[in-house]
Amino acid sequence: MNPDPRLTSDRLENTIVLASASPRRSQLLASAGIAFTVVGSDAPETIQPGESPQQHVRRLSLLKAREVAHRSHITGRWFIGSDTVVVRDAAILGKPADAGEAAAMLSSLSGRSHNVITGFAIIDRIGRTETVETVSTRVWFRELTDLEIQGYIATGEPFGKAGAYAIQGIGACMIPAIEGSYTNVVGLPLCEVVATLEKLGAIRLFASGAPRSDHLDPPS
Ligand SMILES: Cc1cn([C@H]2C[C@H](O)[C@@H](COP(=O)(O)OP(=O)(O)OP(=O)(O)O)O2)c(=O)[nH]c1=O
Repeated sequence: MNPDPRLTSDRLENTIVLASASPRRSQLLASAGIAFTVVGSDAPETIQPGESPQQHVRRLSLLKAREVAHRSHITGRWFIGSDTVVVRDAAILGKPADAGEAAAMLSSLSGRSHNVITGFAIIDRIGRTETVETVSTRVWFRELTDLEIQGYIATGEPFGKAGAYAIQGIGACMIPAIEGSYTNVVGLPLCEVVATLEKLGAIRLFASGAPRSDHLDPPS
């Protein structure tokens, strides 16, 4: 028996809730043409001792999705939580607390490669199932001078971003190459998230049939 009668209505059958305050995640999901609502999660983002980066992002993704899904006044069927970290050697870099921490992170990434790992969890409140996955992307930084690091921090872009940079912004000027998913670095591995949503039956991608041509220029 379903414990929540609201979840049995047709209107709620396939509603998706993105449990995230990250504007990047909203933009990425919206860019796939998926309809969803956004509810920011209050889950605490602490690193537990001995936790691997994969375990960390899996745990936090699930925590964020569960925290929002378990709020009694929030309706919806599918809840997506996600977490992104930068991993340099074995160290997990989250969002910098201040300019000093941002400078330390950026100089430790300078002239070498690191991995960006994003976890995502999808909870089905009707099926009572939880799916969790992680995706890793390798990112190369060119050598940065102290002056460049200070200048980049002064733009304000490093704050609120794992590893103190944004590949989708000015940060792109520091990144000659990546290997793997670009959207994963920005905060949500779109290809994998969409494939999982489709596998779960939450969406049908390209369901509208033949490609539309009404946006093409008329013949001259
Ligand atoms: C590496 C990198 C990270 N980021 C962002 C994505 C995430 O928003 C952020 C990592 O922090 P997260 O804790 O994963 O996410 P968040 O606190 O912004 O949002 P929420 O927990 O509510 O979902 O870093 C970029 O925007 N660009 C980048 O190139």
